[in-house]
Amino acid sequence: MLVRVAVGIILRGGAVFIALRNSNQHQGGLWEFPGGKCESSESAEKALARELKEECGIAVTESSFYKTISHDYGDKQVELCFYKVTGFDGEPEGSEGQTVSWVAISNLSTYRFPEANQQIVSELMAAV
Ligand SMILES: Nc1nc2c([nH]c(=O)n2[C@@H]2O[C@H](COP(=O)(O)OP(=O)(O)OP(=O)(O)O)[C@@H](O)[C@H]2O)c(=O)[nH]1
Ligand SMILES: [Mg+2]
Repeated sequence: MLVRVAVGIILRGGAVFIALRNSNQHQGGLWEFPGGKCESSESAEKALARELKEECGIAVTESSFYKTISHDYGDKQVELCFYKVTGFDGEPEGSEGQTVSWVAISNLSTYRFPEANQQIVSELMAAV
């Protein structure tokens, strides 16, 4: 099963907004950058805006494509389209009851992320 996912790296002043995946979800108990699956024939950009509205309550006003990471978890193959989100209306929150946090990019390595995110975490930290 291959799933296309739009993911937002929500940035503000040296910090990034992350969320804890529910224990009953795929890769549960690990932190994530908010986002979700693209619907069939939906562009990744549209999916990003929709998912960040649903999950965090923000309206994206400025974003740029960062990169795509493909990863095989064995039970699931994902194609993650990462966007840096640098402008948004509203204050990000956990709209679906998920635990969320603004964390300094320099501290990002102290949070456990899914395997597919490791490269992104390293790159963000190296750029600080
Ligand atoms: N949102 C998000 N998903 C990630 C990240 N890294 C990563 O491997 N994934 C994987 O991407 C897949 C889809 O993401 P998702 O579970 O957020 O999808 P969704 O919001 O549509 O959820 P739903 O199935 O509850 O409707 C999951 O298998 C998840 O494990 C990440 O940083 N953010
Ligand atoms: Mg999601």
